[in-house]
Amino acid sequence: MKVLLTLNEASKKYEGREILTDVSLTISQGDCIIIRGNNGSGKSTMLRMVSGLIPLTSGQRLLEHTNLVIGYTPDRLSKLRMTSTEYLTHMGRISGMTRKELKERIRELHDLFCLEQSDQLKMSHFSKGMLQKTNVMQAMIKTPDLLVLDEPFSGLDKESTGHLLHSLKKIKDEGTSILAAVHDPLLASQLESNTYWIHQGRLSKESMHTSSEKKVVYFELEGSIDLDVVDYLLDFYPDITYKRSQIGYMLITFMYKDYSSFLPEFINKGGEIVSLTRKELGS
Ligand SMILES: Nc1ncnc2c1ncn2[C@@H]1O[C@H](COP(=O)(O)OP(=O)(O)OP(=O)(O)O)[C@@H](O)[C@H]1O
Repeated sequence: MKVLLTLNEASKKYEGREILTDVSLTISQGDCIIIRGNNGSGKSTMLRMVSGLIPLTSGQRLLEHTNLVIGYTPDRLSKLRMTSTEYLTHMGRISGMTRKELKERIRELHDLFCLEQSDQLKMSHFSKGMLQKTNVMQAMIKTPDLLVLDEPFSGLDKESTGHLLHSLKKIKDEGTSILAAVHDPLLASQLESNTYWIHQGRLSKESMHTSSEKKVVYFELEGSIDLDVVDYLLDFYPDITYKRSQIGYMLITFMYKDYSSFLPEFINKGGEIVSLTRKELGS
């Protein structure tokens, strides 16, 4: 796959304090890369470096071509007193798009994110989920080659998380590469990504054995069950995630703590298991 961007031994210091040390990362077309790490480990700093928003203290940031489009979604968006259309028009105009181009693109983005394009409702009255969708939409106003997302799911409820996840999967399928700091290991696994960790300023592909973060054990169940039943189960097991498996079954993940109650419930409600796999994350 075509390489889009490379960080080569990139380091970042703030006021003499080294936050990131010799970070090397290659992002290729079609990649979905998740960055994990404890609070304050330097995830946002790394995402901003990749996006070109802050300079490196040393090392290199190499772009595949100079007009590579990188969309950056900060960890939150303010509740502005304008509609999403007005805000996105404003952002698009800043990036040099014509009003005509913008009209079409803004409509497309509202469709993609299943957000109603209201000319009445101002962002100051948006829910967290609506605001976060708008936050990602502004980063996509020009179709990006690389979409950089800082904690896109933080503070969202289950339904909004599901919507956003669905939109991100579509964006990925349409060829945009994704680099995201995502806290929740199960969400990270839903994006079929490569996970990297930042620990003591260094980026590594291996998990963090010495971290304070606990090992996460969960199960992946492939089988058949009615979608309505999955909805019902979600009310009792809010941590479960689900999607279609490659061979057309449901692929449901559930946490270790729910093992003894979830499985009987799944079977009682008419579910049939094709396979069950124990998985571990974050160890
Ligand atoms: N502009 C800045 N000036 C000085 N120090 C900064 C600046 N931005 C970040 N830092 C410091 O760099 C370190 C890493 O911060 P960063 O926000 O990148 O971490 P993070 O992993 O994204 O954290 P969180 O998960 O809490 O969002 C922190 O110690 C922070 O205080």
